[in-house]
Amino acid sequence: MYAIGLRTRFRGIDVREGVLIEGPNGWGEFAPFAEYGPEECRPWLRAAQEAAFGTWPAPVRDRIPVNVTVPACDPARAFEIVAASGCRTAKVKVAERGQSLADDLARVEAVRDALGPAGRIRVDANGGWDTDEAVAAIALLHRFELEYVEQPCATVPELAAVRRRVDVPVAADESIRRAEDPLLVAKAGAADIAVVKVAPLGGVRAALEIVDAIGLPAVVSSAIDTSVGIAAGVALAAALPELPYACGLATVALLHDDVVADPFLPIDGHLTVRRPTPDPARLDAVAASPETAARWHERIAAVERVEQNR
Ligand SMILES: O=C(O)CCC(=O)C1=CC=C[C@@H](O)[C@@H]1C(=O)O
Ligand SMILES: [Mg+2]
Repeated sequence: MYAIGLRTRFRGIDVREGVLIEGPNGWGEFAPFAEYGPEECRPWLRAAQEAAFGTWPAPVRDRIPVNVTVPACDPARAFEIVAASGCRTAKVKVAERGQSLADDLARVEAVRDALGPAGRIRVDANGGWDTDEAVAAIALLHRFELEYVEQPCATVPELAAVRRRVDVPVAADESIRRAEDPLLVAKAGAADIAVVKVAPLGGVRAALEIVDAIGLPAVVSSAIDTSVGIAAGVALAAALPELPYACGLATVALLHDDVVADPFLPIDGHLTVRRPTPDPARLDAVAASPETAARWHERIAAVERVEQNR
């Protein structure tokens, strides 16, 4: 079990916790977000078990282009994060609860300043706008040239409505990873791009099948994992037949520490396809408290009970 502080609050969290599982084939990471119940945690456990006891598909590339991830932070911090990353693509969190469109415009402007005119910018609203707010926000944010907008609204019908009204491509994230039917977004013509994360989709092989069934260009994105979980995202990105966009796998930069001695940090905007193993000294340094470990043992037991009762 680990507990690692974030350098900047992201997704409402300041500390990332999770469980590492060691098996004969390597290490897996089980780190569903705190509010997920046992049913929603099932694919996360399957993904960790696949990493530890299963096999991943063969890679078809050995380097993965990645975007830098910019939290809902102030413009100066956003500029620093992008400039320090060496990435040519940035994903910027927008529509953060309690913030304004002016905050988003200032943050995206700072990211454009840091990237220069040739850089690519995508924004992620995590479903925070209604359709009219999304259309208005996208029109103003597009002043800075958006590559795409991720999950502008919460529902598939809203995504489809926004997609008809803007000329910026729409990417679906939560409408795939938290959906009863991850294919609905494609059937409804609600997105141009599929954002996929290994853990919520149940593993590398399961995610590959979902991408194939959706039939849209895919962007592999992290779940703010340690380098153990990122290795699974890298394996998925390496195995996809096509990889037309930079992937959201540079999020180790958001963490104060990692469980491996050689973390996945981008070099020249890319990650090398590899599989680092946890380092004993790092595991000690980020070990969770006994209370936290007990809570995670109970979370895993609850998922196993749900599995047994199915
Ligand atoms: O895609 C990226 O650049 C990094 C990962 C990322 O943005 C997210 C990870 C996990 C949950 C969310 O907060 C967020 C997302 O919505 O994609
Ligand atoms: Mg997203």
